[in-house]
Amino acid sequence: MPFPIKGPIWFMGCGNMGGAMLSCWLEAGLDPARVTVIRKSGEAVAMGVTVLTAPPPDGPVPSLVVLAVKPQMLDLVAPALAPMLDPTTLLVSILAGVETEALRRRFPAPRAVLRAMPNTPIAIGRGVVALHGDGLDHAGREHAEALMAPLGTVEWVDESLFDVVTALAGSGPAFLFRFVDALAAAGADAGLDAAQAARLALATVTGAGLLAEGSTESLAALANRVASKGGSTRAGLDILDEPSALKALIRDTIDAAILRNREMAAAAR
Ligand SMILES: NC(=O)C1=CN([C@@H]2O[C@H](COP(=O)(O)OP(=O)(O)OC[C@H]3O[C@@H](n4cnc5c(N)ncnc54)[C@H](O)[C@@H]3O)[C@@H](O)[C@H]2O)C=CC1
Ligand SMILES: O=C(O)[C@@H]1CCC=N1
Repeated sequence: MPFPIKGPIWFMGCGNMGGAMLSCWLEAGLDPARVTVIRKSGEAVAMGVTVLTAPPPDGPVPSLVVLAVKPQMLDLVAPALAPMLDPTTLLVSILAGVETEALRRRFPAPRAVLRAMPNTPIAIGRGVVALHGDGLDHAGREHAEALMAPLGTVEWVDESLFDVVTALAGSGPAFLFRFVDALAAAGADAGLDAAQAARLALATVTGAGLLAEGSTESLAALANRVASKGGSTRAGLDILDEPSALKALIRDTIDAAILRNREMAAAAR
């Protein structure tokens, strides 16, 4: 399928997340000659992609701009970038917390603004991308979905819930990596070789995730298939299922991330 947006594409910032989006799109057939990355370091990104340290002073207006700097950098980059855009530019922001209204105030020209919240597994096309569009008609929404499709699962989310989806899916991989580490550490503490415990913990989480993805059964039913009555899994689940245990811990974790997203939103207002 041809890349859904024609014309020049700019990335403002291209670190962990911008870089992952760009490589996904290049793999999906985006011509690198259409891409300009603007990044402070000026470091090369991928063969054929132009890298600059400031927006190009002349030339065609970009059709698509991906804002991929840290939210705290927004006011450093916006003044030089905003005058280069026009109503036809689609502005995509992956900045955690920063709301559409805050973007519109700094970038008045584009008709359409798309907030996107990806997560790091987009690097292998198995990420999650939450979307909220402003100024997009039906065709614009279809274009946005097609643009993000190579990255993984794409879902529209009301902007009022963006901080929540950012905590759940955007930050989620980090929380899961900690869980896998904890599983491995517990195995090592109980006597397994640490490297072996790490391998087995990761393989267990990967396999369980794939099993759940391919199953029509609920997660509770899948857990019950593991836990024989009176067996060892049930003894472990009894610990996790304590009201003050896993659910409370995860709720506190998600709440802390939501709060920080809200603080970043307030700072950008
Ligand atoms: N890392 C993640 O898992 C996710 C990150 N995000 C969002 O993505 C954005 C970027 O995060 P990361 O890629 O993790 O950060 P990063 O630090 O890896 O990348 C930031 C990029 O901004 C560039 N930059 C910094 N100052 C600049 C300036 N003055 N002018 C031009 N470029 C400049 C850096 O050179 C770098 O390429 C953040 O707003 C974050 O909220 C969203 C979802 C997930
Ligand atoms: O930690 C952050 O601020 C961003 C938001 C989601 C993942 N990383």
